[in-house]
Amino acid sequence: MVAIDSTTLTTMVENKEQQHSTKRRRLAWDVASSPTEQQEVQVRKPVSCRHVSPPKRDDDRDGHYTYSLGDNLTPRYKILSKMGEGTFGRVLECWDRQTREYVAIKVVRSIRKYRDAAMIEVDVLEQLAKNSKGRSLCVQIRDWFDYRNHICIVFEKLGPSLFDFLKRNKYSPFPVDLVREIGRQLLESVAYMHSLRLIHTDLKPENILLVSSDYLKLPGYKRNSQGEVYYRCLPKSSEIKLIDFGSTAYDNQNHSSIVSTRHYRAPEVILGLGWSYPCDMWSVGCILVELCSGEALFQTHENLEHLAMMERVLGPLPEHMIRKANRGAEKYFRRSRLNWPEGAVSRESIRAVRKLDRLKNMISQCGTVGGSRSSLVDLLQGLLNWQQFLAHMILAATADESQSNVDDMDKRMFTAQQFHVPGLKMILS
Ligand SMILES: Nc1ncnc2c1ncn2[C@@H]1O[C@H](COP(=O)(O)OP(=O)(O)OP(=O)(O)O)[C@@H](O)[C@H]1O
Repeated sequence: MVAIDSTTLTTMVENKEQQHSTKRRRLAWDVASSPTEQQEVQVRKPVSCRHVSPPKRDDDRDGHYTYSLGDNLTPRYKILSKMGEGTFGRVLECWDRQTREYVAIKVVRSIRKYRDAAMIEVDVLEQLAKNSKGRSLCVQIRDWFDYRNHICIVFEKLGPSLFDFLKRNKYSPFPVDLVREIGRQLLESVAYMHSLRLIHTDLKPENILLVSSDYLKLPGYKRNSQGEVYYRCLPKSSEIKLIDFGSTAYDNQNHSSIVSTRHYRAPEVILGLGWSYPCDMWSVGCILVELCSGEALFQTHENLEHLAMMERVLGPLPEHMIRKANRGAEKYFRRSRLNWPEGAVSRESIRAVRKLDRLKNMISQCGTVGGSRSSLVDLLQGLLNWQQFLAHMILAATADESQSNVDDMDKRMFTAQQFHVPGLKMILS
């Protein structure tokens, strides 16, 4: 396992926010036009003889690989289109001449920290594949190689992300039955990762892909100003898979202080309490609310406002969490309560917080009825639960007597047996 220090990981998370080992043998396909390159290419003659690599071009200033559509990426793959871009690199749709199928190749930026993170991703992907017994809710890795100083990870090709789908639909909500189906798979995939002691840490609609791109076009209720009916699209299949394991962490490894993309970040991360598996559950809660409403639950870029939004939706932060806040987060509190609205940076910020409603009311407005509403609210309240983190700490401390970060008062207030996600059973059944 390639170890990335926690400062580097924190910087990578911060970079993302601005935008919205075992050493492995590396397959050097086309490194710096060296004699080795010629030998490598010749070894793979069956696909290489006609499909030569383009002349080597400079990377762009962010270290992204420069390509033209139709280029070969090694003699084996032909570049067809760009499917996406993230902090780590670009994802290209390619034709695999050897297996005769379309694949998605993540071409990672030629910058050391991203190359290192990509190797962690490869390790995680291989572990996920090894343990999945064929059926996986996580994207499958087909291969990886090092090409002109870019780590390239070859994946099965999937459909659009849930974020792309929402965006294309002008952010209209998904039907609750579809949210339920997606929620079930999401929880199953996260449970699978956790069973391998892996924490995804970057769950968000951009990192959940529909397996198929097929969709149905249905007339919506709304009309535009010309009286024309808006059409809304629905995925034909609800099947999803998780992607982007570049920030995945092992439970027992040193954790960077900041993880997750802002909107999906758990309170314990903001408060500097340390984090573990529950940070994924929190993100799942935020995602499911977003799918029900069409909009990100906590649309913020700032810690105090974020905490104020959480309190507005979920009720006051428990005192024991406030007490444990780290140095950096102490400034958000006055006399053991959130310094809000006094500490707000603007009137707009106060308005943005006030616009939010209690979780239960938000879900009622999402077209849910009767039993399905109350079980969805139960589930979401279990996922977006201040106490999840504490419950995890108590369980960990119970397993390890030497751990002293949970005091007796916490234990009295909250026993592990009390912790449950009532709706989880319903959604998984
Ligand atoms: N297997 C795949 N099939 C289809 N599209 C994909 C696939 N993998 C990734 N993509 C597309 O590429 C985008 C970027 O992928 P990914 O999240 O892995 O990159 P990243 O650089 O790690 O992103 P981030 O900045 O979120 O860490 C995705 O949001 C998705 O649109």
